[in-house]
Amino acid sequence: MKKATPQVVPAPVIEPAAAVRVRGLSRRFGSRDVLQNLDVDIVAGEFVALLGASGCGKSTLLRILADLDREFTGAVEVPQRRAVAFQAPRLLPWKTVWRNVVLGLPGGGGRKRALEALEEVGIGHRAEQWPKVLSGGEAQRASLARALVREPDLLLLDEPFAALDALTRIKAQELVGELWQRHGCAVLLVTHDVEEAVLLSDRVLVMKDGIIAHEEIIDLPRPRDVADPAFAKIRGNLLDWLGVRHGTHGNS
Ligand SMILES: Nc1ncnc2c1ncn2[C@@H]1O[C@H](COP(=O)(O)OP(=O)(O)OP(=O)(O)O)[C@@H](O)[C@H]1O
Repeated sequence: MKKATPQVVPAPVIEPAAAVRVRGLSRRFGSRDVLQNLDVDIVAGEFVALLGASGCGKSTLLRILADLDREFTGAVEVPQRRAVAFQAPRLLPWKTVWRNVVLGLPGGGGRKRALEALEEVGIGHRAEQWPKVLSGGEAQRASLARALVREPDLLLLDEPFAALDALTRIKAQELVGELWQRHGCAVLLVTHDVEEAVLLSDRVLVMKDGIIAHEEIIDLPRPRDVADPAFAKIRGNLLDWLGVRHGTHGNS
């Protein structure tokens, strides 16, 4: 029998695993449609930033993904393991830092696990202290540690750096970038800061009129350089989408 000629068979196109799949999502408050038939996908391990004018519905979307709001219509698929960190660290003042980190953890979290997470975010030495002695940056790190011990497949961050001073903010941004690379979870970062979005993410979404009006793939090598002309071009484009004219302070 004739021997079959070996053939190179093209591999089927493998769709990357989805971490978030949202279809036709709508949310109304009173007579106002904040989300209007919105679709969004996030791939496993992807870092996505969400920009948009104040009040456009970014936090509303994030809260729905976090299962903190169920008054919506549409289809929302998210991984079981997810964690949220907000602008305010939301630590319970009557529990020590490490107890805050493992609070509500399914299966009862241990001190060792909390310590590891606190070490990872650089505040292991604060484990036994009360939240009130932490600086703003430290409290935010504790909040990140609390999210990380949950080993999330999806990390939802709602303006986690907004209340920090400029230097602390840069360090916290670097930390989030490192944690993301180490843990490999998908991240959705709600932010007002276009530069932060371009520095950290694989893709930036711009929300407008209740939908994702624009998406920008950030195909720049990491670590990113704000002085890179390609960075500046993407930043300018996003500012245009946000209605902030390039090089001016006026609104278009
Ligand atoms: N629980 C609620 N009850 C009534 N209205 C709400 C509620 N939550 C949000 N809204 C309204 O929905 C709209 C979107 O709010 P949301 O907080 O999602 O916006 P945002 O884009 O995150 O804003 P910001 O950037 O200022 O944080 C706003 O007009 C807000 O007033």
